[in-house]
Amino acid sequence: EGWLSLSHMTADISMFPFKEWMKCEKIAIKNHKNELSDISHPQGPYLVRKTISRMIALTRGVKCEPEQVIIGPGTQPLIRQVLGMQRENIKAAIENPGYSRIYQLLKDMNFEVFPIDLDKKGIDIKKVEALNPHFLFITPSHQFPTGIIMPISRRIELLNWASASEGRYIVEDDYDSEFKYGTDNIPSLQSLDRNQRVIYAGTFSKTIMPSFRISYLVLPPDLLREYKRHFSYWIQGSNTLNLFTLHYFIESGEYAKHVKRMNNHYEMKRENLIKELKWKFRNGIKIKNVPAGLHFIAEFKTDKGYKEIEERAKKEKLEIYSMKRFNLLGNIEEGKKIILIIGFANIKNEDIPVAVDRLYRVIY
Ligand SMILES: Cc1ncc(COP(=O)(O)O)c(CN[C@H](CF)CCC(=O)O)c1O
Repeated sequence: EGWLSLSHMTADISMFPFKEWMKCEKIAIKNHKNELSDISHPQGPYLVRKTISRMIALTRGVKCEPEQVIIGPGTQPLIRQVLGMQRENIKAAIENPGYSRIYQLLKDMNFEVFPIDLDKKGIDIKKVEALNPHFLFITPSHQFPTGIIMPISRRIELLNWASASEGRYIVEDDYDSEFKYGTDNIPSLQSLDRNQRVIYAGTFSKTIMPSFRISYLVLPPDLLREYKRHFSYWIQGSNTLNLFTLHYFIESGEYAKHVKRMNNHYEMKRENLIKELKWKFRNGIKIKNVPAGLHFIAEFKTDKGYKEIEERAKKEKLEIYSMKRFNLLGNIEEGKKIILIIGFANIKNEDIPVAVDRLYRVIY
């Protein structure tokens, strides 16, 4: 039979309220015809930026005005735009294992990019201080891909580091912070920032769907001034009708209802998948059980290497990714165990036993 997927890269849209979305789209067309005939504000329509800034104030403790919000068609193009206006020989540091697509982007932008190891609290602050980068990329709410939730103590250390000298910024990538199961949702790093050092990055890819390409940044005031000077010519990249529809979708309460519903749905699937994995693999598996996000990390005792595992997964028609994808220096050790990133957005609850069976055949 067909492929099954334990990919971490998707959203489960089986429960997305498309009917409600289309109702909001009709309202958007009716109420914003003139805006639709024009190109929007370079940062996205003010009305939508106001709705986003109000929402993240409530849900994430982010303190910002609509003027500080920049909407764009994805995290990468937004990062490219804001960091592209920096003068040359910029040093950037990123978590390792970490988000390889941002690592690649920064290298393509001719930045000096340094992968920095994690300790149990997240990015290693001593290594950050030793490297002294201008931009530091972190995912404190739910480290990507290990899942570490950065404690307040490490957040304060990083903010103190950033405030100790001019020209230092922390990019807080808050990509799947909306999903926490039975654990506290720690407010954003940005909410603790007193020195305009944090660039907050959010996205609707996980809560709505990645195909909509609606993401945003919140810039500190002085970086915003530089941005507005630099990008007055800029034509906004997101689809304005989609943005106005999103505004009504949020304002009507449908968005919050959907995120709540998906938290419950994902928690149920996550529990079932972990139960099935433990039952099948017994002490051959070690699960990093962080109750957050749309994936978790699992270690499997095997002498098989990553290449062989990837080939066997293809043969078993099981889509799954390994830690190799996120090891930015490509020096992952193998021979005793392998580490896989296991996503549960793309698997139907009823297909979980079959997927686990296939994974068992991949590993053993
Ligand atoms: C760490 C991190 N920050 C942001 C996003 C959201 O980016 P955007 O949709 O452009 O807003 C993702 C989403 N992850 C990607 C799709 F799942 C790729 C994963 C992979 O490359 O392994 C992510 O992991």
